[in-house]
Amino acid sequence: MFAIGLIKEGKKPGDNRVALTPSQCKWLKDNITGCSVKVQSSAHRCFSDEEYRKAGIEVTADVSDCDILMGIKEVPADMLIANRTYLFFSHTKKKQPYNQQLMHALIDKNITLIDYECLEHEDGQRIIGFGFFAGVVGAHNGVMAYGNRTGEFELGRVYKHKDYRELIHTYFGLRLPNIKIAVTGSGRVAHGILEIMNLMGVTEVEPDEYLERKFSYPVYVQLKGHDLYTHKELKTYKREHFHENAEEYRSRFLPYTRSTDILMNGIYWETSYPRLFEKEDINESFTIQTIADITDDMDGSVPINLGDQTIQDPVYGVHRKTFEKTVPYAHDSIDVMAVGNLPNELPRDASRYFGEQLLKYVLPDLLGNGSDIINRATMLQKGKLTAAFSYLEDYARH
Ligand SMILES: NC(=O)c1ccc[n+]([C@@H]2O[C@H](COP(=O)([O-])OP(=O)(O)OC[C@H]3O[C@@H](n4cnc5c(N)ncnc54)[C@H](O)[C@@H]3O)[C@@H](O)[C@H]2O)c1
Repeated sequence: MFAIGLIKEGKKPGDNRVALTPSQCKWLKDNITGCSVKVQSSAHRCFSDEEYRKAGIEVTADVSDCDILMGIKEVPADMLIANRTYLFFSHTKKKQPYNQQLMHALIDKNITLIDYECLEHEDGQRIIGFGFFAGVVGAHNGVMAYGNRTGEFELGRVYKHKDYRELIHTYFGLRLPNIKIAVTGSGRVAHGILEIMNLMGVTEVEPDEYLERKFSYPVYVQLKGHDLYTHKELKTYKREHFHENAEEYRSRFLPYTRSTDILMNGIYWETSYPRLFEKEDINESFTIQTIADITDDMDGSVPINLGDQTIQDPVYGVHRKTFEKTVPYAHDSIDVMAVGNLPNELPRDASRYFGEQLLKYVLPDLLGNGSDIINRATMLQKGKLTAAFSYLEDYARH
């Protein structure tokens, strides 16, 4: 007999996502023998207490009698219950200094910690990622910002809609001008961007056409690794080689800066990778007016990413000559949309996706005989670092 408890988020500002939706809780209860589910009452979750109650799930202030406790963000040390198994994003695997005390508390309280970020398939592919909805929200916000700048059309805010389904209804009748949109990347974020491009009726074209032609309708091009990078000497691109030796490559993006209106950036980037363009490339021929930097590394692949904005206020301007931050939509600026928690604008869909992955790949084994996926993501077993995480010993010691 196992009792699962969904905890109330304790970190401030609170995350409105949740690990399991009401119907997923019901599914667990009905389909896994001996499993019960309780939800700690919360006024800030994207699914209300009432929705859980309606699904037949107990909502209570106290979940301390549950064996397995699931949250989203870091659990404040004083809220941790000793001798339990916890699942949440601990943000400790890179020895993040701001969470060292949390690591100490987890150890002191004999906790078993399974970190969502470490749940991976055998080949290292992460099981739980919010990239798709980051792409969806980021693409919407990018087009919205372009509309605000030019006054040619108007799009509302994503978070004001109940969910994704309601959002896409607002695209019926939307007529975009003949803009050119460059989408970079090939992972989950890029897939979310492409979904919005297609729903907004933007036509996909090939890179050569995109660069050479004028169109009488809105178009986008998807630029993947080989379109974006080339070896400085060999003039080739090999994915594995690039990942290991990125400093030997240069960017091929420059021509696109001269025929793009909106850049939707969805690549994975590291400091050894070339940037898409450099600040010096921003001259009279640089046509990009709006950048939705969903990748969102400050001073990263987009050199004019000056840091994060918030969901409430997602866009700022960057002056084309001084590179200083300005108000959005100013005459001499390029607009940058940079927000680090984009999926929180669609928390119900992001949560449903999260729970689906947990139900498919994690929870049945966690409640049964365990699995390699779970073992690899277990950072602490009853307050002790597991072998795979022994590199955290100095960080964990106090
Ligand atoms: N702003 C936000 O709210 C938000 C939310 C989610 C993700 N992101 C960011 O967006 C970026 C893309 O995320 P994603 O979910 O699409 O990633 P993903 O793991 O789904 O895709 C990564 C893609 O990058 C490529 N890649 C290049 N170098 C790589 C390397 N060294 N290791 C692994 N893959 C490499 C892969 O081939 C793959 O196509 C990430 O930087 C992520 O942090 C931002």
